[in-house]
Amino acid sequence: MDLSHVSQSKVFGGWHKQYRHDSKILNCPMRFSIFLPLNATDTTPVPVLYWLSGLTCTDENFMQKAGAFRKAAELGIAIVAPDTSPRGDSVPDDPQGSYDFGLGAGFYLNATQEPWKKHYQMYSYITNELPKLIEKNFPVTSRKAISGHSMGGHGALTIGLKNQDQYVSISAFSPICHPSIVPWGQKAFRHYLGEDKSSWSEYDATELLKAWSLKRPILIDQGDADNFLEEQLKPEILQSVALQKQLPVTLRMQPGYDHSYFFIQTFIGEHLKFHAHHLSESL
Ligand SMILES: N[C@@H](CCC(=O)N[C@@H](CS)C(=O)NCC(=O)O)C(=O)O
Repeated sequence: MDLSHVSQSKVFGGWHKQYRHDSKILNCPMRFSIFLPLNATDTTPVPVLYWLSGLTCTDENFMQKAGAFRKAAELGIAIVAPDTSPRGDSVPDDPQGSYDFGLGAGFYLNATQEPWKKHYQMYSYITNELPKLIEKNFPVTSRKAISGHSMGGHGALTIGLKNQDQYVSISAFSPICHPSIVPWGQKAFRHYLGEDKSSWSEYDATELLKAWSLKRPILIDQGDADNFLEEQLKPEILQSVALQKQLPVTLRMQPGYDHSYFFIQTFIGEHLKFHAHHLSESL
């Protein structure tokens, strides 16, 4: 058996479940959460939204705080929430123990530098190992969408942009839009990818948008009272590239909202509807 069951609770007619598995890509045991709506059965499999959380989070933050299940149950879509980094005693962490690098801060990339590269391979985990595991073990189709928050918004944008055949729609809350030029991104990229900045663009949504075409729609919500907006997030730079290239990117500045799950809770229903629409179109 690939999976060991951790917990389950019935919610809005469906199920919230947690599992552990040994990740070959990350070289450590990992936990993830999945929401399965009532209508997900072997004869009627459902599409999946992958949710990537932000700094300091595990698979639990979104599932417990976003209030997403009523709408996901109504729309008939599954949600998978992975952890935000490899875990365990053998996994190296920031020697300073800071929250923005190391454990809980995998940045959804494949590290190329020592001592990080043995475990910090979150890009391959999210795009390859995890969906294979989910599709093998649960009543879901291979149709996928991707969303996330902050560091996870950066993950959703970069992973979605680079895998447009795999994800039919992309959305983000308060994403780190241009990590190469902000403190969170620079710290992570310097350690995980090294000093050569040419390797950073591959994991920078703004640089990817400059270089690539976009056939999938992107929806971004950003609160204008977010403490991290000016220093770390830079959505206006990503938006100006999108406007210049006339790409299907919608950025909505939401007055008064901060960086928290209260903001996510307010607009998650609209993101789920957006993804459900595109997931059903690809049928
Ligand atoms: N701990 C950091 C901020 C970390 C933070 O805001 N994390 C966001 C993602 S970037 C989050 O989702 N936190 C967990 C939560 O709200 O449940 C600080 O206090 O400056």
